[in-house]
Amino acid sequence: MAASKASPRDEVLMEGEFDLFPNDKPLYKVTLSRGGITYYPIIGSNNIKKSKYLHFGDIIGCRCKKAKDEKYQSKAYLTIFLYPFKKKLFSSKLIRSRELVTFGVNASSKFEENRVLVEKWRRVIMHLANNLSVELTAVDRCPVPPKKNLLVLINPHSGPGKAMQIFQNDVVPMLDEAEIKYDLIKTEYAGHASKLVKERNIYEWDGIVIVSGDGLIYEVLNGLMQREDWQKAINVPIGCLPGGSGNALCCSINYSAGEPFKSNCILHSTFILIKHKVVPMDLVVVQQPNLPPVYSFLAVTWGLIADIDYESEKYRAIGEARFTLQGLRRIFNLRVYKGRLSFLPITSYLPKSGSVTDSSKKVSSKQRFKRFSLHSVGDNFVDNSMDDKETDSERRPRTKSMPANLSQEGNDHASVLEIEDNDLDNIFDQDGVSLNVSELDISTGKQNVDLENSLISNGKVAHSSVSDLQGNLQKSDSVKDNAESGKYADSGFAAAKTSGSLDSFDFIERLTATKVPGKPVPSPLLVQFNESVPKDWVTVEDDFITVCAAYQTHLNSDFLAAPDARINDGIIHLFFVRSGIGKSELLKLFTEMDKGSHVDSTSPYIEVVKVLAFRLEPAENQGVMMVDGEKVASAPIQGQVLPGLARIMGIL
Ligand SMILES: Nc1ncnc2c1ncn2[C@@H]1O[C@H](COP(=O)(O)OP(=O)(O)OP(=O)(O)O)[C@@H](O)[C@H]1O
Repeated sequence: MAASKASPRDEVLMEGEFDLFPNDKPLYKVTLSRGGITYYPIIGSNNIKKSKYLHFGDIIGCRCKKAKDEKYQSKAYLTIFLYPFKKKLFSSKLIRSRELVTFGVNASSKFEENRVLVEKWRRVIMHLANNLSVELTAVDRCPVPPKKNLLVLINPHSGPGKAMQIFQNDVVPMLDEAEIKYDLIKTEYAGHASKLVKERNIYEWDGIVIVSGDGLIYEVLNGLMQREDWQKAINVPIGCLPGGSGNALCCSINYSAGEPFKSNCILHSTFILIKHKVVPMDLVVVQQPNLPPVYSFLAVTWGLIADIDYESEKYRAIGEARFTLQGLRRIFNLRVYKGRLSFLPITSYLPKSGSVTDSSKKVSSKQRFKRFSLHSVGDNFVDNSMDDKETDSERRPRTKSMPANLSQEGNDHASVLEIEDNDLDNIFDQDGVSLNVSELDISTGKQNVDLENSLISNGKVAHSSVSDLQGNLQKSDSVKDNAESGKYADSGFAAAKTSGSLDSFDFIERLTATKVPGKPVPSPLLVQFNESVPKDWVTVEDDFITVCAAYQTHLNSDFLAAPDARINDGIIHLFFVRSGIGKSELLKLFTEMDKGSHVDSTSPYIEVVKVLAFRLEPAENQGVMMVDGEKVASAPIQGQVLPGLARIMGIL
């Protein structure tokens, strides 16, 4: 075994001579390094040139198998499930697609010995595919990585009403391949998910996956923030799979991971979920007079953008086309809204047109940066310099800071055999996904016989008691240890604080200092509505077409609202359009929203500003106002960013 090479990534950890199912011959030389698996036929000339490579960044799981055919009873098989990028048919776009590679191992005449060898390969592959380190000296005793257990919440009525179908048909097979366990709950009414995460012991799970639109994500995040122990609860990672009509957070997460979101978004989002890292995500605390604060992850919108979102609700069944349809209608029937917009910019603000009450000049940009650095999240801040020059509006180009674990799409990845392995039986189910199943009334915690309302583990339903359920939810020791020793112990502020220059910003100090259980999140940048905004804010008083304060890149798959945004940049990307803009210019802007070109617009009516906090006061409370796609009162509204407070399952 194992001649070591220069780079630790290339160091050969394991090697063997296997055949490639379904053929017995030729034999292949197979080597495993930390980056991936290389194999080439042993016979023939130039055979190394025929070598193929399976990148661990593309591999989601593997299984040990046994042949059904008597003839091959001594042989053990290793099936690898991977999702490499490939060119889409008739297009230059790269999308992931499923492949299987199965090696046949016949090193011994005894099946048991071949099985032990295959099992060893499997454990090392699972480790490296999960981005865990493996030392050369530890290969022989590499354990099976701990299995993740997720809570999956599905809104069966979201978007075109196919969330359940999507999950069962497209997501479950991938989760099974990756040996990820889950408990599934279908929401029964609006507010159900919020109640659930407020009342249940959510720490049983490694994360909460939401199969729905942004509405259910909003419910879950706000439910977590309403818990007595919100500081801990908000650290539970949230994953999202697109079931709604807008799926803005899903698009933003995929975009930031460099994964497509228009072509087969479900597959790419599930891939992210399986390969995820836990990434801090900014929230914005949003206040309105006489109402409790809400926690927003996407955007506050007013005017045209909010109108389109709200008025197109009735067309949810047609998916995202609803936004285009309603958008065109509204542009030809334009409304103007008078209001006052105030904000705390991160750099000095110079208006393109109109007037401002510009007290911001009193605080230099240098001072402001000292108070709240753009690079506040340190390691989490993604470098803009691109390694991947491909310009595909669907995928943010890969950056230097993206993990080595992800494959470089577009490299000459092996065109591996595309075989279905119906001739093989899975073996070693004891290591596979547990098929424990139960029913439970999620509101009372009692056993329930109504399957519609049941909690289902890995898709199978059986009759069992609550204590069985608790047994089923038992995790591996390492996972339990994590939970008990503070896997969710502290909120995102601490993570943001230690990872960058936020230390210098007293706002963060005050936030962390006042995180007392049961106390609301402090919002030191905001003042009471009956007080004027602080002196270092800018105020614009005008007639507006729209105002949009976004903190994610996308507000739907065709609306790249804040192209510069990062999931945890600690910035609110404010964009507003003043009245006076021509319909043709507005139409151009609207049709190019998928490219995010509004941020480069030279139009004097279009403004883009990066801010930490804002206040919007609509005159006579006119116009629809939306928070994360949920309609709120048309009344004064203000918000400030809470950097990296929440956690998502993403890849940065
Ligand atoms: N079983 C249910 N019946 C009725 N409403 C529900 C149910 N479950 C959740 N809801 C509510 O439905 C609303 C819309 O859900 P969601 O946003 O997930 O889907 P959508 O509106 O179709 O998607 P998008 O936000 O992407 O347009 C949410 O506010 C949620 O509270």
